[in-house]
Amino acid sequence: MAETINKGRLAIYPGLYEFIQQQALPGSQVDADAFWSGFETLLADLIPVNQSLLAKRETLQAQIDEYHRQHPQLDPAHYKAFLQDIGYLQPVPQTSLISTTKVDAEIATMAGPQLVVPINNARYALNAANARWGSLYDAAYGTDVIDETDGAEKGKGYNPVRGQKVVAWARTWLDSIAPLAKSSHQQAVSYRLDNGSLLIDLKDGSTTTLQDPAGYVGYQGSTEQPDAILLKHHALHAELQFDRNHPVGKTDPAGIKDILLESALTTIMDCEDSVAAVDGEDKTLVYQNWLGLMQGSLSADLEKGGKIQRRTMHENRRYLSPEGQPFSLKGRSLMLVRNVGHLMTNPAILFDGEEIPEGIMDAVITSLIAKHDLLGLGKFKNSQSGSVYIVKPKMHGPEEVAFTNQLFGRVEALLGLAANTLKMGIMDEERRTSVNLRACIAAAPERVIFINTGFLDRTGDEIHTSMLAGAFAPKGELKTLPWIHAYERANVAAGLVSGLSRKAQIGKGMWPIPDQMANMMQAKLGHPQAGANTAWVPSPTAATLHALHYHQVDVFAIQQQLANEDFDGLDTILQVPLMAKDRQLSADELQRELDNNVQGILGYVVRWVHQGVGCSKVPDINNVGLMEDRATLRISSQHIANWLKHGLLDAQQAQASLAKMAVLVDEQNAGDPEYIPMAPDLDNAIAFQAASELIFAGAEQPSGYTEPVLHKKRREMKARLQQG
Ligand SMILES: CC(=O)SCCNC(=O)CCNC(=O)[C@H](O)C(C)(C)COP(=O)(O)OP(=O)(O)OC[C@H]1O[C@@H](n2cnc3c(N)ncnc32)[C@H](O)[C@@H]1OP(=O)(O)O
Ligand SMILES: O=CC(=O)O
Ligand SMILES: [Mg+2]
Repeated sequence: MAETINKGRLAIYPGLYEFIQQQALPGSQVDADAFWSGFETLLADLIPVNQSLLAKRETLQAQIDEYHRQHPQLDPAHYKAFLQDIGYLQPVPQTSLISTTKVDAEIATMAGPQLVVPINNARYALNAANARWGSLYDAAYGTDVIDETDGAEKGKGYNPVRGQKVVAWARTWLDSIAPLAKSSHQQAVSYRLDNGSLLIDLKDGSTTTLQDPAGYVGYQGSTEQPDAILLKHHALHAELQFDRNHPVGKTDPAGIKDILLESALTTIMDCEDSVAAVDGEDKTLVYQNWLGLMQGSLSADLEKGGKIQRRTMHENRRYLSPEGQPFSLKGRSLMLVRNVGHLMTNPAILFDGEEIPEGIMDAVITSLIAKHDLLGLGKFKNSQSGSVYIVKPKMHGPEEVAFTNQLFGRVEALLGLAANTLKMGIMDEERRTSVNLRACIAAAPERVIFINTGFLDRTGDEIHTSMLAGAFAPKGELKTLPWIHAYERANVAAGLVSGLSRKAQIGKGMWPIPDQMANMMQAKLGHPQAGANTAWVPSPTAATLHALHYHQVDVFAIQQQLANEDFDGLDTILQVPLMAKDRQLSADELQRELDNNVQGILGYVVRWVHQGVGCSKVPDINNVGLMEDRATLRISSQHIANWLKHGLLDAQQAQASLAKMAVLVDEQNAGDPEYIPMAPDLDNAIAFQAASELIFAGAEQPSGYTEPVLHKKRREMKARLQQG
């Protein structure tokens, strides 16, 4: 490590120190000396609390392990009583409602997609910030939402047959959100404005208007021949864009060239599951990008079609109201930042020579940076309400939420922010949080701006917590078993009974198959239908398509219907998804499951460890590209560890699979000039070692997390690369 900058008991990575001194502190109205000495005091007070919470996790896990050793047959009532006895299950608070204030509409009163993006990838992060608006035509044309039958193949150039299918599909959708008083948008030949009303001329020569005139809210250009018409439905906007000279517009009877949809209402700028940031250098990039986003100054140069383009954050969109008054709509997604959880430490800053908890560092530095937005120092305003939205992952139960609440209070005091400026998104992705969710919400009632479920980490923790209870069902089946449905439903019920509706988000998890948009359209409709006012998507295209679901479903009406549902689902959540006792998997099935998991692990880990890429699309055994991140890695590694533990697999088999799949993964990456292969010297390949450790020492990893091994091995790789 380069010579650190010493400040009291702190030793800071020089690049990070320089960034904070020269970019983050100036303008923030925080005195530099006060910042460093206050940071030191905060660490002195909170590091021991953080450590004791982690020790409690270990104690509880050891008690649960011992319980399973003593009780190979699970008696549900006895098991539940045991969890109560050890304090894993805590009492449910009576009538505790959140009282969070100053929450932006995108979170509180609107329903729409939430995009997640690795913050250290500026090109993607900018794309995500701009994904507030997305082209419906592009999203449909470029994905399997529109089938390729009857001459509608995607092909290389523009295929007018496919284009026609997209246009017809989009017109049908328009009929559903903005029906005409008579006939259909399919029959429209022109859209124009007259005396504050939208008129639509039809093919038969007649003129009609919208069934609900309130659906028309603005326009651009002239009233006779508008360039754009703005519609509003379920609080979401859609912009019809007209250009009769455009290749698409000139073939459209009404001259529509595209429909722009309000898509990613919110975006999570992720410092966690999708990011590889292991030291001062990496963390500095993370924080630099966050500052660039908060100041509106981030840019990235990229090459498209042989040309270099500069990507920056989009301006607001300007319109005239039906009465001709100018107004604008936000051009960018409302940004949240996901800090890391309580587990990891990072060498970017040392306290008395020891790495500080990375979650504390993230809270302090991302909040300092967000102060630039609060003070209006940037080109744009992120939060109109004066809040900073921090997503806190992987917390175990109410005490850990209370700790985050305490930490945020201390950060506010350090940075001179009003109490409760820092808001908290609670990720319901660890089992101890799910089974105590209402108590978790009650531990931070003035800060909570979301709870959400996610299949991924939650499944990893499910396996790890009950590692000794028996062999788990095959990975693909875990999401079909009762526990997960109860967990999902209980999350919504807990959110509603805690008063989140119209104050905060009740969210659903990630769609992890980025290229299967038709399947996503089927699956994710279930999210708003279940009462969720947001759900995660992996890309801007997915955001635009998922936005259609919030037009289809009136989430807030559903939340009202579900408001009095008394469902805790606890007994079902506690049903460990083990393989049925009489189930015999064939040797072939076992091998396939193993190979599939190993391929995913290696495909992800090799890019993480060798190249520092924290989120990748990795083909599974059927060649379907899956979004892989730390959480999916946690599932795969814990799953193999569980089957090894219970003798469904042996170490030799796992070794053989690793060796075979490493060669395959190298081949899959052959087209990437930056790729550093693992074969032939596998034992010397650091990524291969990491994957092996994640599997063979998987059962011993804290909560089954992947970060400790990933970070250690990435640092080793960086050192090797530096030595040349
Ligand atoms: C368990 C959890 O924590 S889930 C949350 C963590 N996961 C995530 O954040 C997933 C975010 N998504 C991603 O990182 C990516 O979509 C991946 C890795 C899954 C796939 O990436 P790629 O293979 O590069 O995707 P693909 O080639 O299909 O598309 C690339 C284009 O889409 C854009 N894109 C893809 N994902 C995103 C995103 N999340 N945000 C913004 N833009 C994106 C890229 O900017 C790029 O467009 P550009 O060339 O104009 O810059
Ligand atoms: O962070 C999300 C998850 O599913 O895990
Ligand atoms: Mg997660």
